[in-house]
Amino acid sequence: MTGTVHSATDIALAAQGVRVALGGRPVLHGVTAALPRGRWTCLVGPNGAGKSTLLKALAGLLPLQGGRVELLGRALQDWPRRARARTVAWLGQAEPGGDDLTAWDVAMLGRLPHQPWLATPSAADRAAVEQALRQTQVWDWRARPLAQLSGGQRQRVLLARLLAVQAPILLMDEPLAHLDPPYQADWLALVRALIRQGHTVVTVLHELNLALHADELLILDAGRVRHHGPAHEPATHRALEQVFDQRIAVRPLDGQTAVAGDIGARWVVLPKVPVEAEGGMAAEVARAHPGAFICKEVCHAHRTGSC
Ligand SMILES: Nc1ncnc2c1ncn2[C@@H]1O[C@H](COP(=O)(O)OP(=O)(O)OP(=O)(O)O)[C@@H](O)[C@H]1O
Repeated sequence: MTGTVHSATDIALAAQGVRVALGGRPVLHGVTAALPRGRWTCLVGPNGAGKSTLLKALAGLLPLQGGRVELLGRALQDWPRRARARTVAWLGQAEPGGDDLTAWDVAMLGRLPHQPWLATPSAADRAAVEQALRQTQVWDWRARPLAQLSGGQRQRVLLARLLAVQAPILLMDEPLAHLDPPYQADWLALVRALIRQGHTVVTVLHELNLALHADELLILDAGRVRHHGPAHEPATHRALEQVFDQRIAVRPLDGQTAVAGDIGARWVVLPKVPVEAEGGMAAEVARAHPGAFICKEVCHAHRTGSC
């Protein structure tokens, strides 16, 4: 594993030898990682690598079998619950429930850590909720129950709940679920804006072409950290290829970095390179983008040496 050097005060969240078991089976085998403040770190790796489990452990949502998690230099369990809830906002994967609540009410749940017990929402709470619903473009449906929203609309309401917390640290597990490409682009712009404002963002993303927009990648495999480094560094790209058994490739394309492989081609330009696309899309892509590298397994042009 390689690492980026930070001083302790730069660290938003730190895992030190974190071990977690689920259903009696060890899942995280002593994970150590320091996630810097004011940066976007993306957890990536193959299915079952332990990404969601680590994100939950960082959020204090799972009991640890060993090791510890520190939030801003202080052990997680030493934080008063409400102070912690104001500091770290959480968006889980495919969160169930809340179907009868309106979008407004769901977003208002994000304000609970700020509200005295049984208090009615303050003007500041209402302003934070309105801002969050507008940021995620669900303001017009604020009176609609969650059950009457599509998967993508619902996901944007949950994102609004996360933003309404106004926490300095935001953790998101698969935040792009159900979002169509324009809203994925909006989400990316939102994250970059949050980073510019000094927030820390930690995500789990399967879409590697979006993950490459992060500041840092924490690459997991089989419950262990395989690499931690800047998303733009070639060493990080090689580590990424390695954990996916070389079935993907990370290469420059049109002045950006793109992942090609049977997980899908560059998301902005290329929808998907069809298998056995003889004389078809793969070959056209290779001609149009000489810098493009299309996965060996899906690119006929590559196999025939014309890619
Ligand atoms: N409730 C559970 N009981 C037992 N094992 C579990 C449970 N939840 C997850 N696991 C196992 O823990 C491992 C890590 O799961 P986790 O969801 O953290 O992986 P992930 O990297 O997020 O995967 P994915 O990319 O598929 O979402 C997997 O092998 C999974 O089968």
